[in-house]
Amino acid sequence: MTAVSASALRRRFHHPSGDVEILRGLDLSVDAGEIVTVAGRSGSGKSALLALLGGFDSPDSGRVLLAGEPVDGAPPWHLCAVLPQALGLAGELTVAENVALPLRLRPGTDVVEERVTALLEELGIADLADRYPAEVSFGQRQRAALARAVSGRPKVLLTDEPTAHLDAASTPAVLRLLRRCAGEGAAVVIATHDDAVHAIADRRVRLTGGVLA
Ligand SMILES: Nc1ncnc2c1ncn2[C@@H]1O[C@H](COP(=O)(O)OP(=O)(O)OP(=O)(O)O)[C@@H](O)[C@H]1O
Repeated sequence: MTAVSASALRRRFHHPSGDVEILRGLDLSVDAGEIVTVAGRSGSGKSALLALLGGFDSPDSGRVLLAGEPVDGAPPWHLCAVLPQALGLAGELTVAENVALPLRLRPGTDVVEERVTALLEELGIADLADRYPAEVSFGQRQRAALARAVSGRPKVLLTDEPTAHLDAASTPAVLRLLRRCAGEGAAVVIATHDDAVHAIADRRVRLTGGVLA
């Protein structure tokens, strides 16, 4: 079943030196349970693509469907979770509270503590549960943000450089978790420069010249 369907996406950014069209009729289809990694030079538009898929930005033309629902410029939080490069953890919440947030926002979830604890343990940051984001390292924050992204079991998971700040010892747990999310049925799109991440993909694509190859 197709979970992510992007067709003919075009996105142009205005700069004082002249407009630049970053995406030029890009198509992407990702099945439920599939991991697709997106490679491409720095500045090729990987983050811009994820922003369009997640509804944080709107294309100039083309359209995005997530689980068959059109994404019209507003993030469809009931379907999709995002791990952006900036991480976006809430600074006034502890690590555990951040990870619990998607579950608390979904009425009827009754195993919040267990799910949060299990994710933090899996990612090796259980001892940081009660700290605030500003009190942990960037790599630890990145794992906390990943735990928050997956805690609500999204149908679509969009992650931007999920291993960028991790050491070699921390990376395997992140890769296992991403793989398990796909095993549980999520469509996972990962923008990355990391060969270890490309190695877990079902399919690798490259963003070049505004389209995927
Ligand atoms: N909101 C914006 N306004 C203007 N230009 C933008 C905006 N967002 C992105 N760009 C430009 O679009 C291009 C693509 O940026 P993007 O962040 O998507 O690249 P990337 O492939 O993710 O790069 P990296 O691998 O370095 O993270 C860049 O030239 C960037 O300057």
